[in-house]
Amino acid sequence: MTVLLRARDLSKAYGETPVFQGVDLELRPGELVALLGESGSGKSTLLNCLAGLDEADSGTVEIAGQALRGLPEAGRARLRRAKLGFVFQAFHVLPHLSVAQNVALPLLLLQRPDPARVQAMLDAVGLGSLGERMPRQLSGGQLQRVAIARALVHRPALILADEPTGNLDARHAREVLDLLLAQVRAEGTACLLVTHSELAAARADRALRLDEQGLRPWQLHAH
Ligand SMILES: Nc1ncnc2c1ncn2[C@@H]1O[C@H](COP(=O)(O)OP(=O)(O)OP(=O)(O)O)[C@@H](O)[C@H]1O
Repeated sequence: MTVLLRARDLSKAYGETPVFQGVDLELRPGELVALLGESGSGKSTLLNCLAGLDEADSGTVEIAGQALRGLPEAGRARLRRAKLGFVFQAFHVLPHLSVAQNVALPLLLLQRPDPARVQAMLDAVGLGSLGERMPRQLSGGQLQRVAIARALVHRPALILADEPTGNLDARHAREVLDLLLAQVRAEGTACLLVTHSELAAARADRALRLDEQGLRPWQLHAH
């Protein structure tokens, strides 16, 4: 079966201080996996290593079958553009572009403009009539939906989401998670979701916890 993200024995230290070691991970199409861990345990560092934005000290990462190691930066950037979608806590929606232009961006960078796909994504996230608005005219929950539409518009193999509901109230957090999950299922994308919330993690297919020993399956408490 296809593996969209494969990490083997990844280790990373800052100077003498290990952040994580022995991290093994496989994500398959349509799978949402939650990544939990104490603050400072290295979740963001791991995400950056998986995306090839940071370099692990040892181990290997493959995205959709392509190994990152040995790939020059231009090749990594191309791989990220084609295969990855990012969603961050702080949205990173560009303020001087309209909602629709923000969502269209990944397609433009791939030289595959597709206004119908942009509109379909806006519809899918419930912003079908707001494409012409500027980001400052949207709420936090709406901005995060723009970020999700943008992360998915080019049908990436893999989504890396770093606390995408961290800035949202409970209702909007639930809506954003519903949306992410629906899109992951519909498109067969794999998604790694960093979260501090056990409630959010409980929505995932499985949860993993990061500590200095590596990644371990995490048993969620029933709520
Ligand atoms: N550039 C850097 N140089 C040195 N240490 C760093 C650097 N970046 C991160 N660290 C340290 O590495 C550890 C992991 O940081 P990271 O941001 O990955 O944790 P995190 O699990 O994402 O935390 P949080 O949940 O608070 O966002 C922390 O102890 C942090 O201080």
